Amino acid sequence: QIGIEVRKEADFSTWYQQVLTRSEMLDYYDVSGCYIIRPLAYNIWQEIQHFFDAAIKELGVEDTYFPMFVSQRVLEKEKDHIEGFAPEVAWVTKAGSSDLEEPIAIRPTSETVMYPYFAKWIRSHRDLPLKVNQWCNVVRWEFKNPQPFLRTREFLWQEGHTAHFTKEEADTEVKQILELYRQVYEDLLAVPVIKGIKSEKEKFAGGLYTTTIEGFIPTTGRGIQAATSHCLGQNFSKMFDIVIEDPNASASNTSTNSATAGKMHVWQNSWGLTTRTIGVMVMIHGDDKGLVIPPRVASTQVIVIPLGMSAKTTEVERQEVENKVKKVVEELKSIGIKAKADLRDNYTPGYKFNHWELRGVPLRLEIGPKDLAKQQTLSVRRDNGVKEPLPLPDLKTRVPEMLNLIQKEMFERAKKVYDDHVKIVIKWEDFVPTLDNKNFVLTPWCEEGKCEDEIKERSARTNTEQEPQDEKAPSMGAKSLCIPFDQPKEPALVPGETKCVNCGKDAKRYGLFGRIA
Ligand SMILES: O=C1CCCN[C@@H]1CCCn1cnc2cc(F)c(Cl)cc2c1=O
Ligand SMILES: [Mg+2]
Repeated sequence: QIGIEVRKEADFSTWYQQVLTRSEMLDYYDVSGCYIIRPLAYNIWQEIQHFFDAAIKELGVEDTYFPMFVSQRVLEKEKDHIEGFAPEVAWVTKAGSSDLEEPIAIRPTSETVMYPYFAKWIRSHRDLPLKVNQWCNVVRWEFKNPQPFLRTREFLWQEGHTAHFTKEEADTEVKQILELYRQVYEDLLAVPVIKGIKSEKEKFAGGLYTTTIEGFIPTTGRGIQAATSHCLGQNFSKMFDIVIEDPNASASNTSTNSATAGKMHVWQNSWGLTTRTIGVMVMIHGDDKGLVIPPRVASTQVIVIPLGMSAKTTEVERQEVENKVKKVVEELKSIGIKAKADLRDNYTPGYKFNHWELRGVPLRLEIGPKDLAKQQTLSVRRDNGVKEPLPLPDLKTRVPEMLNLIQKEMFERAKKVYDDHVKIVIKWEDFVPTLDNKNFVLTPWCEEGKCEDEIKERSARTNTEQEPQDEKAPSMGAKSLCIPFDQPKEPALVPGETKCVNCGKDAKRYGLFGRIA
């Protein structure tokens, strides 16, 4: 195993591939677009599951499991639902050498799998709210070039599907889940995100509205959709006839159609978070030495390494150091810290430093004969390289403090970078140059679809002053990422006065625009 051979800023895609494979997070697989998630990365997914599962259980969500196969008849029940997605559906057409009667799709998402059964199970408002979640894999045979964790043909996710008696209850849950997604990114992965609502064009077409958290990759200045929480309205309950007796309907219900007299369609949500989380964390925190894993999701939080031995070191001294290393590890484990010792006698300390830095271990403790004499250990932070001697008797307090500080400062640094790259733009002439400088644009916007298309088209050209126009590969246009819930106070957007940056119509709100990964 060797270190990373390219600089992150110089060759991002090679850097990303080498960091993932050489840290042993992932390996490539012989089916294009599929990857092997190895223990170091899978542990991060498990930490996310652990956190998110406890939180949704608090909200009364129950885990369930539906089959991964969807019959063609069921999947294509609603032509408009899948028409845009059809090319990416994977089908099973044979078993052994015999053709299947009817092709069976592998789930790309589970609305059409679940909702016929919601219709069967939900009869009365007493059956509401129904709140189920499943942790599973889904398959989408995308043709855009795959990227480990970020765009893969199979990925792991959780998909939540809920049914409610009122829209208000559904709206509340959409926000609760989005807040949990923010916590997964910001509190567990130390990755800052912006919460907002998707434009009409960018939302999940099958739903009523889509709320989202948007990430920012500083190295490329690109945006990345981090997770989504949709209110489906009554679209799917009308599609799948998920109705209840409306307890508020009076006998004098004027509805002529007895079949639906006093019946009402339930209000639904669906929400998803995927293994893309892991890729975003690597991209934000990784450096030229490899991974940097936030302590809250690190399978090894502290690595303790003996050093300072030489030919002159007596066997007694060597044993003393080794025993102290083991004792420190036991002491840290006794307070719940995931500590390990690297006592391999066939590697030098320097080799070991590189080995664990590549794997992103947040904190290293070095212990040698001199440290023993001074009853101390030298701590080295992976995120900023700061070295600080710690008195051995104080480890039980100082190490947890350091891990919390690392977690906090990793987030704060990333948040500052993100905030520094969101630029308020009022005049169109500043729009493309701001994008070309690897920023997001936050700008007064009319929120109309036609305008959104124009902005994408107009911002697809790089501004020639900066770089010679390369006709072959003009940079892609800006997409509307979201309309942030937190709207800028300054410069105030005055309804009826402030104009849309692109089309000059009255701006409604500030929109966040960016090129996407
Ligand atoms: O994003 C989420 C969160 C978790 C549950 N689902 C929603 C909506 C998913 C949209 N979507 C996304 N991709 C799809 C791909 C497909 F091939 C087909 Cl048939 C449908 C879809 C599709 O509906
Ligand atoms: Mg897609």
